[in-house]
Amino acid sequence: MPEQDMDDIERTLREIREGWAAKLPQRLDEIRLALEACETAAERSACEPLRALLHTLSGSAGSFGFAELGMKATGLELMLNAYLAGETAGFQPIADGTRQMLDFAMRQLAPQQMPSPAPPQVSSPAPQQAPPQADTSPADPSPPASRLVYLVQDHADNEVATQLLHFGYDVRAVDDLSRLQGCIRAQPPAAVIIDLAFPEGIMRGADELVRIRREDGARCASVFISTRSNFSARLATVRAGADSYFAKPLDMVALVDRLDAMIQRDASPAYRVLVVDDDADIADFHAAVLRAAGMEVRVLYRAADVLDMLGDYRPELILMDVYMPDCDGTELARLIRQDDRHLDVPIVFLSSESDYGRQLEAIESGADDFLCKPIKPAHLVSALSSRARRYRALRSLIMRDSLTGLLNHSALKEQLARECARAARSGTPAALVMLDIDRFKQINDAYGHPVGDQVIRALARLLQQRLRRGDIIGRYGGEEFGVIMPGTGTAAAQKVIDGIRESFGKLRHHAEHEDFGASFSAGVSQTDAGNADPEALLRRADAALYEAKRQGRDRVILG
Ligand SMILES: Nc1nc2c(ncn2[C@@H]2O[C@H](COP(=O)(O)OP(=O)(O)OP(=O)(O)O)[C@@H](O)[C@H]2O)c(=O)[nH]1
Repeated sequence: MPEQDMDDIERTLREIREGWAAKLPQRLDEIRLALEACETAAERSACEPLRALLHTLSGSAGSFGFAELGMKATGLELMLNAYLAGETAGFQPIADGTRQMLDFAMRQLAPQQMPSPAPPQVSSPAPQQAPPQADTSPADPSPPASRLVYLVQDHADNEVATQLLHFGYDVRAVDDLSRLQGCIRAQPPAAVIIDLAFPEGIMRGADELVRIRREDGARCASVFISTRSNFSARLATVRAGADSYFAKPLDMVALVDRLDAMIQRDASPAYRVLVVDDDADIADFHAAVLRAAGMEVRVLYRAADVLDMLGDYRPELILMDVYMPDCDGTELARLIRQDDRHLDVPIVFLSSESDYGRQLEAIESGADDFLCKPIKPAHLVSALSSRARRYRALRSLIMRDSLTGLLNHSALKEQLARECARAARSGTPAALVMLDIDRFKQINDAYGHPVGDQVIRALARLLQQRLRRGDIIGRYGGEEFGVIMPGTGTAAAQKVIDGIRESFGKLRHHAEHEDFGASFSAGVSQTDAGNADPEALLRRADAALYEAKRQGRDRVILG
């Protein structure tokens, strides 16, 4: 996370802390008044406000740096609970001895010195970490360009460069090995793709990278390519700090997969967390801590708003309080689990409840974990990010197609229904594109099924590279793909898909004895003001795709 953002978060945390401390005298006055009401009460229920106030204080004080106050409030709450539990045969006003104990404890609640608001140690969970930076030379510390790749070979290989360009990389050929160091110093790339053998020696590429690293003191993300694949050649590249090794002829899709992974162009988006807590101070505080760790957080102070929020926001974790005035946390967990769509989202309780039996009860209501307040920010972040990470991995297995990593048929249809509903609500259009690789049966028949699979993966990669982050891409079946483009009309969608069609036509695929090209056809439809029915949208895009095939293939037709 950039330093500027971190400063903002720390300022927010400090402000929340100071705001809470400023309200402390008022909270203590409320507790005193509630205690007085308790002392003269004729009904057990008259003690509930005191119990609620003590519970809130015991849950929040520790988080804001008043650990001792929090513990005293907890002690007082337990004392009151024990007193109320003992009064079974009709309520008696608080007896003298108990009152004195409560009075004594109340005096102990006097505000302490405000502790210095040390910023919490917040660690970033893995998916939000900044991509590793490539080298910067001592002479020129300009940052690496995110798509810049140096292709270092002693002979110009336009084919590899062209293929990489189609996959969205900015490729610069370096045909003289002695120029590589200067190029890296002038503009550090995202990665270097380098031949192992040069006229000067069969391991010269590896030797040169070692030399550059020794002189400039930093490592460059690198992929070696070579016609040789023996142990000593590969070992030389490992010693040169290579990230990967590809034997020629190059499998371009695998190379692009590896480049993407190396430079984290598809860095995972932030985990989406929903915080539900009626205590606004503590909810905002936890939200700020999680945001500082790079998570996306929404906060609800009222349990009643949860269902609306779940549909739209689709959190990957819900962090909730157990005791809330309008709805108990355990009730809320049961209510969320009633809906099949939310059966698997992790629910984590965060409460000052110290009774183990009641913690287990809360878990039985459908929650996954129970954390105790106050909790150190770093512990909160680590407990939640590991849960969210596992949830995301499991969801991915359920929703993604194993060959391409794109959404599978049912996940794509689910997204289509969601985007249609959103388009209808917002009045902005959404486009649907159905694409189908042309004469794919012939490709399979001529070159075999595994080569056909490579062609499918190449198109999947190209779509991922060229479409916007907010576009939704799925493998609808076999050699057919679906793309949902929110906020886009048919004309704009056609233009984008037509550009991808042209690039796809220029890709070369490797079979055992020859290279070959392929094409696809596509049909585009769009939601109308009064019609955002997903099935109708699919029918129109399918009809347009059929028309594209009928007109001779390798084209994009509007439905
Ligand atoms: N390699 C591979 N082939 C698949 C996969 N799924 C479906 N296929 C094949 O894709 C071919 C699709 O053929 P058709 O539906 O006849 O269409 P086409 O040959 O692409 O012809 P047009 O769509 O009319 O251009 C069939 O032979 C399927 O067996 C897959 O995952 N991998």
